[in-house]
Amino acid sequence: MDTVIHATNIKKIYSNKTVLNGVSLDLIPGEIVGLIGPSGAGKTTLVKIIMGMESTNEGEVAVLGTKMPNRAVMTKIGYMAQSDALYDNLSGKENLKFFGQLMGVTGSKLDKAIAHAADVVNLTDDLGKRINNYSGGMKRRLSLAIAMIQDPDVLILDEPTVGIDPELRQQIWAELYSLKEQGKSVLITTHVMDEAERCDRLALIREGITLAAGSPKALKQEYQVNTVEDVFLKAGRLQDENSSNR
Ligand SMILES: Nc1ncnc2c1ncn2[C@@H]1O[C@H](COP(=O)(O)OP(=O)(O)OP(=O)(O)O)[C@@H](O)[C@H]1O
Repeated sequence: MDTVIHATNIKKIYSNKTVLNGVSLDLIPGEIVGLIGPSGAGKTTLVKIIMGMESTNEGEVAVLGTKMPNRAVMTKIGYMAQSDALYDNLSGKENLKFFGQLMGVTGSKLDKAIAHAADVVNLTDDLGKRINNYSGGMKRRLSLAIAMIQDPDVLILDEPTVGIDPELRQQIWAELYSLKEQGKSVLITTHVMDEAERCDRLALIREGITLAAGSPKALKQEYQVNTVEDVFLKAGRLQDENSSNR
């Protein structure tokens, strides 16, 4: 099957610090893959490299069969950054309209997309408010709606549910599953272990490498633990032991 995201042997060095040291990652259609790892592990850096927003020192990325960076392909990816990039003086609806048009969605298709995306993130009643009146969680929700606005085949979501209450998180996951059923692919970074459990596959990034990868079930079996959180902890401990024995 064709890969939607194909990242091979990615190395990234920031001012003498090796953040990623040969990380590879593939995503196929209809798959939700979670990137997990401690704070500062390089998850956002990897996501930005996949998007073509950050350069690599080594390695290559192809998205939808095209080598990145590529401006045309970028517009086919629904991207939600870790920090919200919204127009504070515009309303929620105006933001959705602006970004939708930027992605080439217009007319009644845009109206429908705005209504659907706002519904998924429960912002329908707040669309007329200006962003400077939105809470942090509302801004995250609007950013997620923007990422979905052009109905992309690939969604890359960097900690999309931070500041979002559990009920709405369920609703968002229901939407992600529905997108998966339609054959779309989702790459998601998260610190929320309950979300990690819901992914088809996980890649645990730590100290610049992919420490463990596989389905939540396979990882739990491999590490003989009951939760993904314990996989994360055990894999980290083993890595520390191995590096102190060297
Ligand atoms: N533009 C930059 N210049 C220099 N160092 C950077 C830059 N961006 C990130 N870093 C460093 O790279 C490392 C990885 O950062 P990154 O944001 O990718 O981690 P993360 O896994 O996404 O963390 P978190 O879970 O906290 O979001 C960190 O040590 C960070 O300080």
